[in-house]
This record gives sequence, structure tokens and C-alpha cells, in this order.
Amino acid sequence: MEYQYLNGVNTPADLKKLNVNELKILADEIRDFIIETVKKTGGHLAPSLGVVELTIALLYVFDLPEDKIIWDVGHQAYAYKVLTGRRDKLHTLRQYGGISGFLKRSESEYDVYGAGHASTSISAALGFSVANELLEQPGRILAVIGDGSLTGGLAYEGLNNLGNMKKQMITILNDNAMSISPNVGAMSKYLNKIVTDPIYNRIRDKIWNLTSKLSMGKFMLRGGLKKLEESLKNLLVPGILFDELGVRYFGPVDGHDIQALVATFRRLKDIKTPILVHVITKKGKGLTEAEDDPTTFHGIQGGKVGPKPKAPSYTHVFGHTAVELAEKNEKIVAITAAMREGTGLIEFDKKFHDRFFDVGIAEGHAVTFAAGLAANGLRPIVAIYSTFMQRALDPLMHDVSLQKLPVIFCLDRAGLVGADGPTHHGVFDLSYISMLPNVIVAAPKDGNELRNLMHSALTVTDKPYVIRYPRDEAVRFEPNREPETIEPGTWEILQKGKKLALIANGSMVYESELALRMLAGVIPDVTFVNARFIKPMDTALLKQLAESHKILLTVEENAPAGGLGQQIRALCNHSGKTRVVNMTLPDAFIPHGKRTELLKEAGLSATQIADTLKDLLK
Ligand SMILES: Cc1ncc(C[n+]2csc(CCOP(=O)(O)OP(=O)(O)O)c2C)c(N)n1
Ligand SMILES: CC(=O)[C@@H](O)[C@H](O)COP(=O)(O)O
Ligand SMILES: [Mg+2]
Repeated sequence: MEYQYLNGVNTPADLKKLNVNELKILADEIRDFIIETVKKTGGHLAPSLGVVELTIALLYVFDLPEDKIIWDVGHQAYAYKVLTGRRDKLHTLRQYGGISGFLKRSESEYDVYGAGHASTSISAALGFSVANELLEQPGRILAVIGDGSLTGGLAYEGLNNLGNMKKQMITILNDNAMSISPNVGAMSKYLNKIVTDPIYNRIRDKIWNLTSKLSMGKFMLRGGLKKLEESLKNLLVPGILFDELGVRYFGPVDGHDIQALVATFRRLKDIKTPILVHVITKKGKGLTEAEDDPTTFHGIQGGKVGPKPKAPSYTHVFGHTAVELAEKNEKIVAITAAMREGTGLIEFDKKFHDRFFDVGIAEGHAVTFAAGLAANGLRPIVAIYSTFMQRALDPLMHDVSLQKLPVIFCLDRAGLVGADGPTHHGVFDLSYISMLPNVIVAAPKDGNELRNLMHSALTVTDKPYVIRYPRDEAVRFEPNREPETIEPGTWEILQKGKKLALIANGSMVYESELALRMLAGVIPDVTFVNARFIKPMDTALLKQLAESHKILLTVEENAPAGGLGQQIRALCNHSGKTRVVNMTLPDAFIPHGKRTELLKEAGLSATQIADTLKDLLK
């Protein structure tokens, strides 16, 4: 595609040769380029469209790579990638072997810090700033954080320390009033107030509240003047919250006005103490459908629409079943950490809005909040992606399992998620959760079993019940079947055979089914077991299998350490009679790509399971 300026701009140095008017044309070209590219590759389109002008202004005023920008999450940094030497690679975005959808230190010298999980930028940037000072390195440190990411507690830990340490750091708050869905929480309301209420409205409202209920005498006696002065300060200094934390607030600034952004950054760039610049942007800016529906366009699939799925997604099955349970039991409440759409809770929210809680990007709070709900008589269902559940391991231990509270956890995106890559693969949950006492950990083989496990979880009232499932089709799902109650710790024998017992878990049951179909008539019948519970194990059946088979082959979509296979090996090894072979994901971070490509790279495709079976039985 021929562009007047974009073709000649590949680095920040190229950018600095343009004048501000040319930058405005460049912004349109970059926006057009991102739209055309991401429609093919897929990715986080609306977030990136919202910060095109902000990115240009930052790279125009600041001196990268000496000055360093740390992006929160990094899903919004496509313009940043274009302007830091990756314009000609953007078409490989999130593809296997291509550039990452987030910042990545190994990808570019300009990617000084990677992310993917939200709310880390302020803490990391403070680290950079202190390192500059102690090592006497030149350069300014900036963090770019969205209003959604500012609902994450880690951001406040960073702000608290920053305000106290008073180090040089410029925090750019990119406020588009959106997380994935509309942003939630008191901070969001506070930011919105700064942006929308004209000052005089606020003065009027505050004074009215202060004096309306009190006679003037009482008003004066009750320190009314002090309150009045405080409230006036609050009104007239919009960013008072940040100022009080020791981070000087500037703004709000129009995040699409390059001239205003450049002037603001030029004026503030050499302030040596912590500052925060509040920038107002529109998520999806420049693409009408994305501006109108930034939630849908937060992340889009690229390329041609694939074949019609053979079964609904596990996400759909979860959402359907959560509603089904809530219809029958008014104690059931659902909690999400800013992932209402991704976890499949839209229907639940619509039908049971007063029993639905979006707590913002606050997974630790979500779990401890659920503990409180459960301790006081409700039955919470917490829906969190497996990778984001890592943020809540201590609340799971300390608040839920130790106190034996009946919280149901539904961990979507367990296993390899695909294009989001290593920050998002949910490949450790079997390990980090089954190590805890007082937990049940299950993985369904299909949609029917997910629904049965969720129904079964309700019968458990003295410990948390964790169910994990992949970002994939649910193999089979009959919503009208009568749900079955599955006893915790009971595995399912799918085929009786001899010599080798194939013990698969969750997503790997279907892969193993496909492998056995490939080998029909080729190898002697093997015993095939659905090990749907990792905790508790079906130790009675396992003992039987170990005594009656020479080989146990385990297959799971989880890291090796602490997974199903390692636990089975430990249980069988003391007998020494049975050979245990484990097929797991590698002990490594797995790159981004298509889920099917990655399963193959990890050695967990149906063909590779079949090959392993043939090798073991020859
Ligand atoms: C710990 C964590 N939880 C959830 C997510 C999923 N997530 C990615 S971006 C996003 C919304 C971020 O909102 P904001 O910071 O305002 O950025 P915007 O998309 O509006 O530019 C969420 C919830 C995540 N990346 N990390
Ligand atoms: C950037 C981020 O963390 C989310 O947008 C995530 O990419 C959503 O993942 P899914 O597309 O699997 O819902
Ligand atoms: Mg936002």
C-alpha cells in the first residue's frame, strides 16, 4: 500500500523529521494500515486504534530508545510496533513465528518490557527509574496504562511506592472509559467525573450536599468550612487523588489532538518528580464499527471465517450451565474479573444482574470477595481464565481452601490458547491448584461432562471445586440431557484392554479418542481412561490399572511439573512393576500461533499420541 508518509517512517528518528501537521496525516495512514492488517491477522484492533495519536506524540517528543516506555498489557501497541521498526512485519502479527501481539523484550530494543497481564506497568517503570538513578543511566521513564488496567490492585501498589519514592516517572493514563466491557469501579467513576462534570456543577453539588441538611450555625460548628475548603480543593484540582499520593496530575488532555499532546509532553517531559498525564481517548477511534462497539472490536478474529464448529465452545457450555444452575438456586452468584464476555457470562448478567459481579481487573479481590460471599451463605461461581487465576493463588489457598469454603471456580482458556501466546497459555493450573489441600480439581472431556461437573460441584459444600477447560469447541454437548452427578475422584473407563492403559485428562481425552481411531485394528485394544479428576485421584482404579497393565501412558495439556502424569508416576513408582510414560506440555514457555499448530509443536496432537502408542506397543 502506498502512503505519503508511512512508507518513509520506520523509526522514531524518521518520525522526528515531520512537522506536526504531517503527523496528523501520518496518524490517518497508520490507522488505515492497522485496520487493513489486523482484519487479516486478527488481534486487539480497538485498543490500538485508540492510541495512534498518543503513540505518535510520545515517540515524537521523547527520545527513544534512551527514554523508555513501558506499556501496560501491551495489546494496544500496534502503532508503537509500526513506528519502532516493525511496520513491514505487522502482517505476521500473532502468527506462528511472527511478531507478538504484545511487547516482547526479545523482539525489539524498543520493547524494553513485556506484558500481557494487566496492571504491571507502574511497578515495572518504577524499577526502570530507580535503576537509571542507581546506575547513573540517562533517559526518562514512562508508563502507559489504561483505565481498565488501573482497576488492578498491582497498579496501586506501584503508585503507592512511586508517590513515596518520588522518582522521575511519567505515567500516561489512557482513559477511554473501557476495559473490555465498559470500565467498572469507583476509580472509573472518579475519572469520569473529572472528564465530564463542568466545574461549576461540581461546586454547586458539593456545597448543596454540605449545607442542605444543616442550618448555617450547625454547618459552621460541624467544621463546615473545613469540609467546604476540602470539597472546593477536590472540585478545582481534578486529579486530587493522584496529587495526594505524591503523583502530580495533569489533564485531562484530548488524546486525539496531536498538537495538544505534543505541547503537553514538551512542557512536562523534564519534570523530575512523578507525574501522571490523564489522556482521554476513544477506543476504536477512526473505525466507526469499532467506535460503536469497542467490546466486540477489543479483540477480533482475522482472515476468512472458518468452518462451522461441530460443537459449541466450552465457554458457551459454561455460560449456559451457569444460568441453568442460577435458575434453580437463588444462592448462586457469578463473579468475573473484567472478562464478562470472554468467560461467557453475558446471559447470566442479563438474567441475574443483581447476582452478577464484575470486579474489574482484580482477580485476587474476586477470589477473596467470593470467599466472603460463600462464608456468609451464598454459592459463588468465579469465572477466570486459567492464566489470570495465577494472580489469585494466595487468595485461593488462604481465603478459600484453608477455610474449606464452597466456591466453584471455572477456569476457561486452560491449556494452549493460541495467538495470545505464552503470557496467556493456561498451562500451569493443574499443578499450582492440585498442590493445595481441600480442593477438587477436574477437567471435562466434553461439554456434557463440563455441565455434569458444574452440577456436581454444587453438591460439594466444604471445599472449593475447580474445573478447567480449553479455548476450544466442547466436542459434544446435549443441553437437554438430564445432568448427572459425578462423585469427586471417580475416573471413567472408556475402553477395556490389556498391556497398556491410556490415561487422558480434559482436552486430551478427545485427542486420544482420535488417536485410537487412527489405530483401530492396528494395535491390540488398550485400556482407555478419562482421568477427569486430578484431585482427588481415583487411587483405587489407578492401583488396579497398575497391577494389570505393563504400561501406563498419561496425556494432559499441562506443564510436566506437578501435573497428572507426575502424580501418577509418584503413586506407581514405589511398586516399580509398572512403566509410567507421561505426555505433557514441555517444561518451557510456548510461543504464539494457532492452537492446533502449538499442540503439534508440543507433541500432543492425536497423531503424536498414536505414534507414541505404536512405539510403546511394538
Ligand atoms: C491480570 C489480567 N486480567 C485480565 C486481562 C484481560 N484484559 C486484557 S486487556 C483488558 C482491558 C484493559 O483495559 P484498559 O487497560 O483500559 O485498556 P484498553 O483496552 O481500554 O486500551 C483486560 C481485562 C489481562 N490482560 N490481565
Ligand atoms: C489482552 C487480553 O488479555 C485479552 O484481550 C485476551 O487477549 C482475551 O483473550 P480471548 O481472546 O481468549 O478472550
Ligand atoms: Mg480502557
